[in-house]
Amino acid sequence: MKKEELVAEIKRKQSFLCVGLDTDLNKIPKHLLDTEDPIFEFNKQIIDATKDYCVAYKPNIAFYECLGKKGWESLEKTMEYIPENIFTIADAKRGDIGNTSSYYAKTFFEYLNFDSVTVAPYMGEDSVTPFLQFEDKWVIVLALTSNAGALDFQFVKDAQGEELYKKVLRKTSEWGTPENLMYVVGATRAEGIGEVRKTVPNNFFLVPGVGAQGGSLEDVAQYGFNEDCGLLVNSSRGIIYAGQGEDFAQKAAEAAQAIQQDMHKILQAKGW
Ligand SMILES: O=C(O)c1cc(=O)[nH]c(=O)n1[C@@H]1O[C@H](COP(=O)(O)O)[C@@H](O)[C@H]1O
Repeated sequence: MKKEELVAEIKRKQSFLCVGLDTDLNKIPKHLLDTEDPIFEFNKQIIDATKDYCVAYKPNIAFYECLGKKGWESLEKTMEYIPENIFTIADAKRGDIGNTSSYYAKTFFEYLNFDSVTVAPYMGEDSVTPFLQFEDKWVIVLALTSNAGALDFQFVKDAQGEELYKKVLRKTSEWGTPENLMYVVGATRAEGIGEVRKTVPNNFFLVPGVGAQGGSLEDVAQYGFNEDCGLLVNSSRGIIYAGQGEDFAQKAAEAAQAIQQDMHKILQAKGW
């Protein structure tokens, strides 16, 4: 998907919500466990219920890979089921030496037809650039993450006083453009979002950490909004496990709609 198409969908749906498909056999409603493919059945009903309120879906690949062949089949079926106008993110956090990265890229972009994949930049340029060689496909580089461990490396300063995450932003933005490179910036670090925005004014951010991890949508918008909106805000557990009974999909729809309405207010205030 091209950036203009994503921006047009954000305007049309008045939403910059990404629904995270972190689908866990231990958490889905028990009545689905008797179906042939419980993971796909759950995703299908969640997609039907939420597709009008979101502009992106993010299957977290770990939740599928841990089930082996069956999990991979559920992922393939999920990808076929997601409507074409919705941006897809393979949350796989890959990155390896060049030839290996290019096969990871083929897996997610060609075989599974994702629009984007999350990539850890620790191994440097040759581990990231193979993902940037695909037309209308995106790399989402981990920059400032939402977890406690972010403090271990990302804020470490070099001799000039620059934090590592800023170096990652500066360096990686030389490899791609705002048309094919996004950044992961956690909602739990609101002021950090402002710092990242100053360093990369034009790139989209994938912002996890609202909902179950406690980040605030208003803060994210205050610090991260740019002229393209520039934000895809993810919520996984807060939406997909909003209900536990037979009406789980309806509850997910209500949770997604509540966030979409807050996003609509933010977009309206910005004149969108
Ligand atoms: O890359 C990610 O998506 C990601 C980065 C990050 O810094 N923090 C983070 O929580 N995530 C992912 O975002 C999702 C958050 O899920 P919830 O906390 O349930 O909304 C999970 O799939 C995480 O793996």
